[in-house]
Amino acid sequence: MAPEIPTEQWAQVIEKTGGPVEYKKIPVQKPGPDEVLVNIKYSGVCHTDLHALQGDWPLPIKLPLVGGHEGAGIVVAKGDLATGVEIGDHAGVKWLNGSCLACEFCQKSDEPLCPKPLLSGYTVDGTFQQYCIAKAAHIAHLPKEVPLDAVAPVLCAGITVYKGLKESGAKPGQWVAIVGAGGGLGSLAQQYARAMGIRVIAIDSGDEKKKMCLEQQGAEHFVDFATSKDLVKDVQAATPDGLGPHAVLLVAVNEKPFQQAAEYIRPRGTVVCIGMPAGAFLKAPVFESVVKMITIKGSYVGNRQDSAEAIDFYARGLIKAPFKIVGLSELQMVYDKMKKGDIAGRYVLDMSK
Ligand SMILES: NC(=O)c1ccc[n+]([C@@H]2O[C@H](COP(=O)([O-])OP(=O)(O)OC[C@H]3O[C@@H](n4cnc5c(N)ncnc54)[C@H](O)[C@@H]3O)[C@@H](O)[C@H]2O)c1
Ligand SMILES: [Zn+2]
Ligand SMILES: [Zn+2]
Repeated sequence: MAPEIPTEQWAQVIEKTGGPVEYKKIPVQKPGPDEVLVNIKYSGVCHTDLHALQGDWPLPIKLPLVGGHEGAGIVVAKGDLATGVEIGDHAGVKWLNGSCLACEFCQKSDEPLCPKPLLSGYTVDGTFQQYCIAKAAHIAHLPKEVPLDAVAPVLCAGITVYKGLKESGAKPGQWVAIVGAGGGLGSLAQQYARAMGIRVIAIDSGDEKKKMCLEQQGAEHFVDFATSKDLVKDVQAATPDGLGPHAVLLVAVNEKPFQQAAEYIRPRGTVVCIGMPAGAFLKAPVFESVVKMITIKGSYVGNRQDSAEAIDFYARGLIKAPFKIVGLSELQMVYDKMKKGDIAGRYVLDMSK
């Protein structure tokens, strides 16, 4: 029997950039021919959602906008051309809501680079509503035994850091510095690194995040960026030969660490930029970059195969990251804490409250 779909639902809506978000009832949309309608049960809150609310990226948002792109739920309707998915399936709605599937990048499985992407919670309405539309080709397929609350942060943060670690080229036994380790992406990055056999130096600030990184997430060293007197030296000293980590994953929301990474990276090492602080620039000394033969690159979410792999790591019980559940109605409170850098791990919204 097909599930009953209401005509109205609760959502958090951005009417103008800068916010605040408005918790209100809006109509439930119908999926197009190649789309599905997912009854979102839980959605993670990513720092990207805060960038959208603040309008601080050089990419305009849809207005009014329903944010959110870490939504986990159940497929309740689908269009006639939506293949490979059935009503009742558990599914995730990711940042990449859809892509053209025909351009050079889509054909080479680099679909995040598609010039005509649909971005959940940015250029199309996202997961901070009870019923969300996504292209059938791009939804994440979730095994039914995976809990929908805990897997929600994997749908952006997990996929992104897993892809970033692959892009870093770090091998089992080598070291990665995770910069912004106490946040949503950073906490998952430590778990993926550990599952991949890569050793972790966590960089962030405060006792709560330090304890979480060292005692729960698997970091072997923690460097506090706010209290360290010489961060470059401290990071290098954390590796046994003092030559620094083989890779750096930058998931911080400030510009400064993007300028520092080239100084402590090991020769031949790779710096992977993932965080996107507003208006920030990369800067690296040319002399050291040359004589250390370092690589600096960007990494942007993941393709459908990366997504499936990241979810599979989670489904096999290899990934545990801290999250706190609050109601959808409390989203503004989450943003206020996020702005202050006060969140260790992730907040996940329960769509029923
Ligand atoms: N490239 C991608 O595909 C992609 C995907 C998702 C998110 N992002 C971006 O990644 C960033 C992080 O997202 P999040 O949800 O994890 O944010 P978050 O707010 O949960 O975590 C950010 C962390 O950075 C830390 N930090 C701030 N300044 C620092 C410094 N100088 N050194 C070290 N750590 C510092 C904060 O204390 C915080 O713990 C955002 O800019 C987001 O938009 C990028
Ligand atoms: Zn995200
Ligand atoms: Zn494309």
